[in-house]
Amino acid sequence: METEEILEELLSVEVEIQDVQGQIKVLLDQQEKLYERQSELKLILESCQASGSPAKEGVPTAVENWSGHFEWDSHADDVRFNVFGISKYRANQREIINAVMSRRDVLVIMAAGGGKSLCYQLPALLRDGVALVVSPLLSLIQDQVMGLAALGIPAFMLTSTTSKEDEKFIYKALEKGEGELKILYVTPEKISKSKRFMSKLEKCHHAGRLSLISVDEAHCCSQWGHDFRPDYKNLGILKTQFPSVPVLALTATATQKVQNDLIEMLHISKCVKFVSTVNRPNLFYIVREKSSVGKVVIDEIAEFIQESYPNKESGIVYCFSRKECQQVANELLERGISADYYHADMDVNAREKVHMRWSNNKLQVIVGTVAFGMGINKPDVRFVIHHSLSKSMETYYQESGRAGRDGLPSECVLFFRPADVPRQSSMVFYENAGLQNLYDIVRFCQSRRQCRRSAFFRHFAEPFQNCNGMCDNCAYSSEIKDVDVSRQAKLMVSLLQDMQDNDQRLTMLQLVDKMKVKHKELGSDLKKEEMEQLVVRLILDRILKEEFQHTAYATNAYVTTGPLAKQVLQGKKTIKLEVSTGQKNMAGNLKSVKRSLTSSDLRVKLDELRKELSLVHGGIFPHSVLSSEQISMLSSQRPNSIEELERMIGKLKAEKYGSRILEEINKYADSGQPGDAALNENQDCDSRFRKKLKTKKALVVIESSEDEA
Ligand SMILES: Nc1ncnc2c1ncn2[C@@H]1O[C@H](COP(=O)(O)OP(=O)(O)OP(=O)(O)O)[C@@H](O)[C@H]1O
Ligand SMILES: [Mg+2]
Repeated sequence: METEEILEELLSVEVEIQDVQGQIKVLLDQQEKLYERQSELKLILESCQASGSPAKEGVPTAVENWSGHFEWDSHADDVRFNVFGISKYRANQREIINAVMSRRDVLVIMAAGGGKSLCYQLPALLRDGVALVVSPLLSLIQDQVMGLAALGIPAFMLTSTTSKEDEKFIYKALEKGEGELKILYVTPEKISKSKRFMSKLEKCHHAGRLSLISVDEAHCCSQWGHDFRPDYKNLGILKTQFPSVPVLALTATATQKVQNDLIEMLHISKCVKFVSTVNRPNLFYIVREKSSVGKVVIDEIAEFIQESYPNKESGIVYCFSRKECQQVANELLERGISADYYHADMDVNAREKVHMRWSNNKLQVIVGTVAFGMGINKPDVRFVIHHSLSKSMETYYQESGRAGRDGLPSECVLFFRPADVPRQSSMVFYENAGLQNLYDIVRFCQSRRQCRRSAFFRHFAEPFQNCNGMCDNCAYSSEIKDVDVSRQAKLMVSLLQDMQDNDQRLTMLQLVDKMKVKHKELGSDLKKEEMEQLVVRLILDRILKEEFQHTAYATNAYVTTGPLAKQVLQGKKTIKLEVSTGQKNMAGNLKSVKRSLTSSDLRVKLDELRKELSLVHGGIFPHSVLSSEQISMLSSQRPNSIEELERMIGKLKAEKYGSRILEEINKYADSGQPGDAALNENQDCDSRFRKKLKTKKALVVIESSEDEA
């Protein structure tokens, strides 16, 4: 066989392998769906056998109707509103609470900020006895206990930081039922390592006082999950020791594999499963072109924050490296934004301090690496900016998902430039499917037409839902044209081929530099950025591929010819680039949306008031005093009596903070300031935001005419 022939066959085999891999993926997806259906059917069968009725297909709701009426309905409504200050349930909350109250084990998969905590905190108050909550992080536990204390709910934690006095109180409450203890938070280590604790818990159970067990962030059980914690593996003991106590496992993301794992590890094979959508309708997704000049990127980030969030609303900026984190934080600071950094190299105390300042609204922006992850409980994060791209769609979903946990409109902005791809790829190439995952998010970033949301639905294998104009590609009609770059692609491939023939390798940037020289000779008009885009496009299309080499200090990513290179060389493949004609000015467009959303003076006053009250009430979080949603409601409806206030924020908060809130509202009314008219028209901030975006074209016109004026 001639070398040429071998190469020819090798190419077609490689192409065939790619096709087979595609088919395997489809089959795996199909298998996943079948597994899901299998466990559903098993559950239906079990319930039917338990109730003695024949197994009828397609009638699970007849067996378990969790939205019906239950004896605790009115008590639950009373506690929800008057203690938690929550005016209505969000999707699935009521059903989950009903299942727990019916003493069933429950698995809850609900997006970040969906309101999972209420699903165990409310039943904990409705039931007699103590609810045990296992949570993986001290900071998460502290936040929760503090928030509950602010609501007057007797919640405690038993961790390494618990004082001897509190420990004594907790053990007494468990053993003898003395003292007020409704919710007890522990880390998983307590269950697996403290015999003393387990023996007290057993006593509590024997006396019939263990009301429920909740395992928060339950994906930590599974090695397939992203935050595996070895001690979570031992939590199955809870069901074994306390079989009659309902176990509630909660997590924000879990693939079918992780779900199956959790059910097995926690011994909750008969659990009722509630899976909510991954969609976060209040999040607006934007991908922005990232300048190759570092300072320009920071200028743009700073401008975005200052113009869109003049009232110092909280945000996060994610960076690729620790060094970059410090640099970006310092540069934002220089531009007048209160920002600080957070990464794994800092000692625990320093990190905790930054986190606390941010949680208390004393710091506007945290600039973090991925280390700033699980444990962020702040509900009113208005923006998450990615200074560099994440390593996968899953990571991006989680990181961006830290915005808007309170359900109010928030923005997720990702700054993308092709040159960031090799930085990430040289970190992830050795991970299982690392490159594939990275290229998925690169595809997401490169697309200028496809709905950003649809990429999430596809990734999480969920049916498509309407985006409602809540992403840049759906909201802004910018002119995009497909430019045929087959000629340039061919040139690029042959250039690389020549280099390889001479045993030389090029990084992406070197390749682009060399292309620039060639292009000049040919008179091609592709800009440097477009050339970088083309390299990435060709990598995604398998015409080029990345290769990696370790040096003593780093891993270098090189670009070489890929399995389909020949097709380009032979002119059998057309390559097109999506290029915007006429720069679409995102910041400008966003400004016009934001202008209608800027806070009224009363909102600002109430925001200041909640900060003040949070300090007076023992340094609790401002959002524990009043949520952003409650501030919106109060500033639009302006109650003027305690009774009216009670009807809006519940008895507990009205009693605790009512007089000060009314004082502030009256002061404001006396000053003759107008109300928040936009809000009066439509209190649903979220839908207002969407409406504005739907009328984007009109907005853009108004914006430009104002700018001209
Ligand atoms: N029905 C509701 N109406 C309004 N706000 C709610 C409701 N339920 C929960 N919230 C608020 O939403 C925010 C997020 O809730 P929670 O912390 O329970 O989310 P979560 O699902 O546990 O998210 P994560 O996965 O990020 O931990 C909190 O501020 C909470 O008070
Ligand atoms: Mg939670």
